[in-house]
Amino acid sequence: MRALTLGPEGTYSHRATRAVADDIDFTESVTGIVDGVASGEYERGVVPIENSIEGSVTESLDALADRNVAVVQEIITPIRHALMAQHGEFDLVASHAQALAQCRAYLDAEYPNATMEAVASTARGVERAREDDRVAAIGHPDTAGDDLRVLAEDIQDRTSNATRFLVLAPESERSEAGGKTSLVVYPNTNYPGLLLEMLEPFADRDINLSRVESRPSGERLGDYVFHLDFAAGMYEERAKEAVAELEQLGEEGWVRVLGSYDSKTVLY
Ligand SMILES: O=C(O)C(=O)C[C@]1(C(=O)O)C=C[C@@H](O)C=C1
Repeated sequence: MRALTLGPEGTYSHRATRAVADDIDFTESVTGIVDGVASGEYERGVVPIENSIEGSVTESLDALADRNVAVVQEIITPIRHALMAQHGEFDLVASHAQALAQCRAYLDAEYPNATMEAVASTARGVERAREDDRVAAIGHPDTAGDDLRVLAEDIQDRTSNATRFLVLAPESERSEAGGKTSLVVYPNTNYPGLLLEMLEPFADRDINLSRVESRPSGERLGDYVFHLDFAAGMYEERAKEAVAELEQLGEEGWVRVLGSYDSKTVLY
């Protein structure tokens, strides 16, 4: 199975991808991963979607809203960050923006004068630290190798730090099987009670919504695309009915079912 994920080698996305593929290529853009699958070049793509401390990976949500791919699995993995550098004297900390944010309290307390630099991935930050002895990186401790010292481990602001990744496949592999389903909804209208009407089809059928996220549509201010996840598979009659009701609401817009899938927790 040939898969594309966020690189270079050693990212948390890479670790999650190892659970579904052994032939793994890298790109430094999440949108590029979705494109790689939508174009048919890759059989699988793995993108980070949400973190328990810092919330949505908005670039992933936006890329899923306007490209045709299927979600075929969810991977949840604990995230335990280490601070790595050539030595303890550094001026700058380089990492993925999500990782920097997940360690904000630690960095403020321990390194209040250090500059933060957001780079494309945690592994890219590690490469920066390897090249420059004034730079420290935040990432998985295994990426330190022989050149960097692990100065501190478990520096995330909460012990229960976890990230959710989605495994993407070409649209033709969209499945109705699984305990969870993801949808993207663009109502293209706005009136009092619209959000309530969007959620009622699920409440009426006892379907638990596990996530509701709004993202700007980009069309006009105050206009949104909604990402909904619910705990039922599209093979279930109640899920089919709820989605059909939702489709009627948004006659001016659209509803895209990304697929039903199961969840896997990966420890490393
Ligand atoms: O930079 C990486 O290592 C990634 O795989 C990206 C990413 C993210 O986008 O959330 C994945 C997991 C962690 O939450 C930190 C960064």
